[in-house]
Amino acid sequence: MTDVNAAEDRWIAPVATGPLDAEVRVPGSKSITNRAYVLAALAGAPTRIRQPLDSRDARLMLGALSALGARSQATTDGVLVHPMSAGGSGRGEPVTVTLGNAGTVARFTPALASLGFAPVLFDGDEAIRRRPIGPLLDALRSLGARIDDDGRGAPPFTVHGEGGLRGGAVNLDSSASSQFLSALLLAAPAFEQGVTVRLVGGTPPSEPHIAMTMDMLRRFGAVVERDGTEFRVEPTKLSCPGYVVEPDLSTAAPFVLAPLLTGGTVTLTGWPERTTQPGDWLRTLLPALGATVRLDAAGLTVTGGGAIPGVELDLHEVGELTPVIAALLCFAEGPSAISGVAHLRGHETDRLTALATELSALGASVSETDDGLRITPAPLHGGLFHTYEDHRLVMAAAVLGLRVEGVGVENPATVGKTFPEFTSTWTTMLG
Ligand SMILES: O=C(O)C1=C[C@@H](OP(=O)(O)O)[C@@H](O)[C@H](O)C1
Ligand SMILES: C=C(OP(=O)(O)O)C(=O)O
Repeated sequence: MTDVNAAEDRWIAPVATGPLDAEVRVPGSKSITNRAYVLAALAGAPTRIRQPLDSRDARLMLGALSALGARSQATTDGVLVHPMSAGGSGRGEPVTVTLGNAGTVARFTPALASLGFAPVLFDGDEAIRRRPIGPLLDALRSLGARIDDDGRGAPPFTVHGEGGLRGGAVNLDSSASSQFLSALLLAAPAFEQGVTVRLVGGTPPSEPHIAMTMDMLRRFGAVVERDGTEFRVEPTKLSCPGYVVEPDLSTAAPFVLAPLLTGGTVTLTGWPERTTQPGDWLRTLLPALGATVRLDAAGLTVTGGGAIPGVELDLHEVGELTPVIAALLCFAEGPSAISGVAHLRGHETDRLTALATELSALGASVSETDDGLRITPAPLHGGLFHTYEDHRLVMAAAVLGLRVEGVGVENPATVGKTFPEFTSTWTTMLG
């Protein structure tokens, strides 16, 4: 049997010893922070981003933008982003953009490279070399970009900046990731003709992230319209002197799910009254799972402790919540099914295979379907939970550990993609 204490890069997820009574604050939204940085890089004047996320993905985005000519500097409450200098990424010197395993950096920055004059190589972790980007690169080519890749439809690839992009009308299959569509829309104000995107193929996942893109473009002064599956962004000089980033509601998910397993109450402070973040859907899910939920000036207060029913959930629009919800449903009264998330096979890791493997290894009966998971609860036991360099698998393991002694989490530091202080905040919540 594996000794879960054996290695230093292990964290034993703490078991809850009684009902919770905690107030928790989580850091800024990854999705909002990285969109704000991109839009600020395209603006006509410096933009002050307040309360942004500081994590691996956010630093990778600032590094990418700096390589492309947009400098940034720390301020007392965030980051001041200077626009890409005229001419963008230098004047011909080759540049490398380091992607790590950040989908937002890989998908949102290539269009910006086409605005400069340098050849820009995009590459990152082994895992990002397996994540899809082909339809976005094809769309950028048809809008005028020159891009070399090896034909696999994944990094590495090189964008040859030619000082701008024509833009115009393009068909896009964004069914593998909503980020392809967001990428075109975010950069389009800087295209000579703006962009008209017509979606083809299956429905993109993560609809709230598309709404977030449109909302933030408007906050930066862009003209954006949507008619069903057609999107139009006009060429415009962006401007937004200051932008305040909301707390990350997907990062908040394991914390607000916790009282369902422990009883007691958790208040997530700073939960916005209105938001485009997918995590806000938890306010609908939690009552269906037996919790009481209150949103007021103090934040989102969740009280739990009753039985959790087995449920059927289509998570197509909120796929990034799947790992923690799957972990929670291992404690339901009956079987559950999650559907609509085939695209999770192209996330940080193949999340469907990873969750089925790791949850089953600790005693649950979890099997993969084409587009989701079937979860049949069974008595769980401790053991090593592999995390596949996926931050949300660390969070899923923490949820399991609330009720299971000896869940050893491999490589907990990988949670630093979105929340470097996750394990200490989790332990503090447990008191
Ligand atoms: O636009 C964004 O900020 C994101 C969109 C979603 O990607 P997919 O549509 O690829 O799932 C989400 O899962 C990811 O965490 C962040
Ligand atoms: C899919 C995710 O990340 P990325 O931004 O790398 O796509 C995620 O955070 O769940």
